[in-house]
Amino acid sequence: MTTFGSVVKHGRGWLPLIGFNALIGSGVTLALPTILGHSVDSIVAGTGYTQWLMAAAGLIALGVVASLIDAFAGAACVAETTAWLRHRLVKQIVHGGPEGTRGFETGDLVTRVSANATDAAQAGPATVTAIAAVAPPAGSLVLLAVIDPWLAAAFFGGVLLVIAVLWTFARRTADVSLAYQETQGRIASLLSESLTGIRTIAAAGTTSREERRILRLLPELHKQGVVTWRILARSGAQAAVVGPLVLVAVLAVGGLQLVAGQITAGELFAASQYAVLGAGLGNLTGVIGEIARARAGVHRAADVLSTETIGYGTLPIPTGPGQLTFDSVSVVAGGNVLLDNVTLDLPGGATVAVVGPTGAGKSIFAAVAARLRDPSIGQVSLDGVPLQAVSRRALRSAVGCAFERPQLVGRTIGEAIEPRAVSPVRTLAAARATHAHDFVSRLPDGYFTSLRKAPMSGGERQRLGLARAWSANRLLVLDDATSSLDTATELQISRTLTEDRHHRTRLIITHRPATAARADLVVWLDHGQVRAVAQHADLWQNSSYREVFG
Ligand SMILES: Nc1ncnc2c1ncn2[C@@H]1O[C@H](COP(=O)(O)OP(=O)(O)OP(=O)(O)O)[C@@H](O)[C@H]1O
Repeated sequence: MTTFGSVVKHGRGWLPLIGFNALIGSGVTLALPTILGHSVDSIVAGTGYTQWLMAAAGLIALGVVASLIDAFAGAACVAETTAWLRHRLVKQIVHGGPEGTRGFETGDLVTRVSANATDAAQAGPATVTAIAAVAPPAGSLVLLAVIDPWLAAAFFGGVLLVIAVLWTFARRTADVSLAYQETQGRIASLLSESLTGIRTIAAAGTTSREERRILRLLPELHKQGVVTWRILARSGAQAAVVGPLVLVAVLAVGGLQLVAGQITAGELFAASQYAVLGAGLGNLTGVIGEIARARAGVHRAADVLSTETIGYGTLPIPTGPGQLTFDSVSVVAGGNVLLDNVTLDLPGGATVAVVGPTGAGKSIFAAVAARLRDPSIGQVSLDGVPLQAVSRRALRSAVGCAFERPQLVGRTIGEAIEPRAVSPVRTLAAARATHAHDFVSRLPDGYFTSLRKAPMSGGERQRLGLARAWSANRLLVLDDATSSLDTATELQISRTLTEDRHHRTRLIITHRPATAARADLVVWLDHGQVRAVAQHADLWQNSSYREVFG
């Protein structure tokens, strides 16, 4: 579990250095009044004071060096912790598969991984700095008690008031920091949503409305920013009033004790300096604000890190024809039954078309067959092995998926087809089989053309998506993956699929009757249930089946 404590703990390599230097700084701050007090007494007594002034100069130099090392170690700790947190977040998001972070908007996720991770990484240095900042006032209390117990009592009373101010500040600022980060995430989500649909927005001529929609949360962000500054200003003002009170109380008591002959003038001077340190606690608002932002960042990272990831087994898939078995499979999401008790045994090596009206559950069926998501109940097996028991490597080399709108990944066209670039021969074979080779070879750099710079139609993208899935040797799942192809190309690919020499099972989600007609078997889905499993020609006798194709 990711908590504030675990993020602090991660920076433990740097924290001792930060703490040590902060303590040196505190020690210098504590020692300086005493040294200066002695200088005053020496000057008043007319004795040698040079050594005291030299000691003061040495202490100041030590304080400067300590603060430089502290700044360097703090920055290094934040950078390292941010990188660690980002690695974990990205791993979780990617390993969660399509279902893992479904509840998060894309822009919000990006904000959590980018800006909020840096906020969270301040946890360690800010905590150590806060603890170290408490040391001088605590030391002041002890040293004042050594000079005179009444001075310590006056100091303690004043410091309690400063602590009350800081406590209220910490409580108020925590909520508003989280709200601020959440609003930032929502603005980023609206922007990423618009980028996804930018073509539709341009076509509909709603760009101004879209601009307003994205920025409509800005006033909220502004309000949260203003609240933050107000809390900071109010607490700062309170601390500014309460802080000098500590000094006044200590000076008043110290004056009385000096008159009573209980303390010396030098001791009164030192006491006044210690009182200033107590009043200085009020300056902690900055570091408390950092802790509040870090807490909010950790909270938002923990939300992501607590999502589910797909676990894999260790088994290989034994040699077999690609027999796919659904055993009482149900998928329930958001209180809806998306697949309802599906039991099927699809013969290995067959071409199986999955048909049904819109929303029938075809894509859910495909996702479960390819283990892009797990069933809520029941299990899916390939050649007798439950998919959940199979290792990731075995599963992904046995099962390939292609989608209606493939997201191509990689630097070049070649990498988009075969990410590991194991064999150019295999890349070429996949591209030829899916009719991608023709248009790829027309590109200026062929398979080495940058993916970002290659202009592609929907059908060309689909061909690359198909080519990427092609190398799977046991099961090929095509979810509407040829819907943008012209009829002639679709027919050619369909033939290749049917005549495929690999003896793998092909599961083709389709809305086209011609594709269903060419399949060995059709699974007819309706409302998440299997309505029939038969050949297209037989099902065609049923008018409800014909209606599926309009
Ligand atoms: N994660 C989810 N949570 C809740 N409902 C979901 C989820 N995923 C899909 N659904 C719903 O499940 C139903 C089946 O979706 P699915 O995408 O499988 O339909 P489909 O048969 O492929 O439709 P189409 O032919 O239009 O692509 C739909 O009503 C969809 O809204």
